[in-house]
Amino acid sequence: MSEITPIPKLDKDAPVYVAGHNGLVGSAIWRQLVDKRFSNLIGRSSAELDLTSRTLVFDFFQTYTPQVVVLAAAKVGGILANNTYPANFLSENLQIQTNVLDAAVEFKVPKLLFLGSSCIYPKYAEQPISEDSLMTGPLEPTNEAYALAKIAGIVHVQSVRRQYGYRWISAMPTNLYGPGDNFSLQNSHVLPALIRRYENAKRNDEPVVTNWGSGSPMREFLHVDDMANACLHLLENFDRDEQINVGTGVDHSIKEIAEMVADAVGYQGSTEWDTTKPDGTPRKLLNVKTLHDSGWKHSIELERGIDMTVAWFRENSGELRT
Ligand SMILES: NC(=O)C1=CN([C@@H]2O[C@H](COP(=O)(O)OP(=O)(O)OC[C@H]3O[C@@H](n4cnc5c(N)ncnc54)[C@H](OP(=O)(O)O)[C@@H]3O)[C@@H](O)[C@H]2O)C=CC1
Ligand SMILES: C[C@H]1O[C@H](OP(=O)(O)OP(=O)(O)OC[C@H]2O[C@@H](n3cnc4c(=O)[nH]c(N)nc43)[C@H](O)[C@@H]2O)[C@@H](O)[C@@H](O)C1=O
Repeated sequence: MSEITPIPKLDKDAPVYVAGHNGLVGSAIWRQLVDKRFSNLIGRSSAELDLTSRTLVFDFFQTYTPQVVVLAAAKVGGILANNTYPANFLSENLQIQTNVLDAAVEFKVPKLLFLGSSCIYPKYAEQPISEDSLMTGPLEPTNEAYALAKIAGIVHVQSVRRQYGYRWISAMPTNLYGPGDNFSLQNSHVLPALIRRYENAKRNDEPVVTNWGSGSPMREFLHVDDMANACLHLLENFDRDEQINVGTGVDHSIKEIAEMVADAVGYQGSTEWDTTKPDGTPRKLLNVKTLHDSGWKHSIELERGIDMTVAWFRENSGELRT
């Protein structure tokens, strides 16, 4: 494993392709690149460029020859979506990442960031989970298919580094939330689902809200603006074969999260738990020592991040992704 070494700053006039620039993470990265005055940003919606099409992806890379690629396009969803559509999560993610990484090799992209997820680690990994826990035990069944696609992505990036010497890297975010998230009640992650559910219950004077599972699982949350900031930091400050964890190092039970959201929206009713819905992994707190050692730490604490996201939801609830 190579050491963390200073690496060249990103060229602000070079073509930078953000795959998935309309999504939660991609849009946050795009906003920060615009703020930092990157002048040559390239983004395509899935309708404009379906990344599962190898031919379209190779044509796109040949035409635009990006010098930096951030791969934030993926099939993404919460616990129920992952558990219900595992074949889609495996197949679409393998296709998207294989096409983009292969095209990036073919057209000699020197710098690329691949995004995975904390669910790549074993279900019962020692907590907090360090990077070297990868592939040391069985995965959580509700997201095994998605996790295996992401693990293949990590190994793909490592293989390109070994075979071609490009300074590609992989980052593994914890659970993310923030503006532009998917607030679908069925397919989203827990935080956007809770914001929508408690806000609807408050608006409609409903006396009881019912959430999924037992409420006892522990989860760690990072605001997507912090995530985007970490991605840009890592592109300029991290250059190792091994994937790097991106999180806060702090977690809470889902029950605590539900109380925080209820408080943030001002809901006064009671909460029940539907234990026919899956809990998923009991805990997946990331060890963020490597990240902190690289010189980056989050700045948006969870209570403030939830308040910001509730405000965003209220302003944008007419135009939500579902
Ligand atoms: N959200 C989270 O809590 C976490 C996310 N991650 C990772 O971060 C990355 C980004 O996730 P996030 O932003 O939340 O996901 P989103 O669902 O918000 O965004 C994903 C984006 O991918 C694009 N996309 C999906 N399929 C295709 C396709 N076939 N062709 C082209 N584009 C496609 C979509 O484009 P369009 O909108 O144009 O359809 C969408 O904007 C993923 O790799 C995910 O695994 C990791 C850990 C946690
Ligand atoms: C980012 C991550 O996201 C997924 O894994 P997860 O962490 O289990 O994510 P989740 O946000 O969906 O659930 C967290 C917890 O919250 C509980 N919960 C309560 N009420 C609701 C609810 O209304 N919706 C949801 N989704 N969960 C709820 C739920 O039962 C669970 O105990 C995978 O896609 C995985 O692949 C991945 O990478």
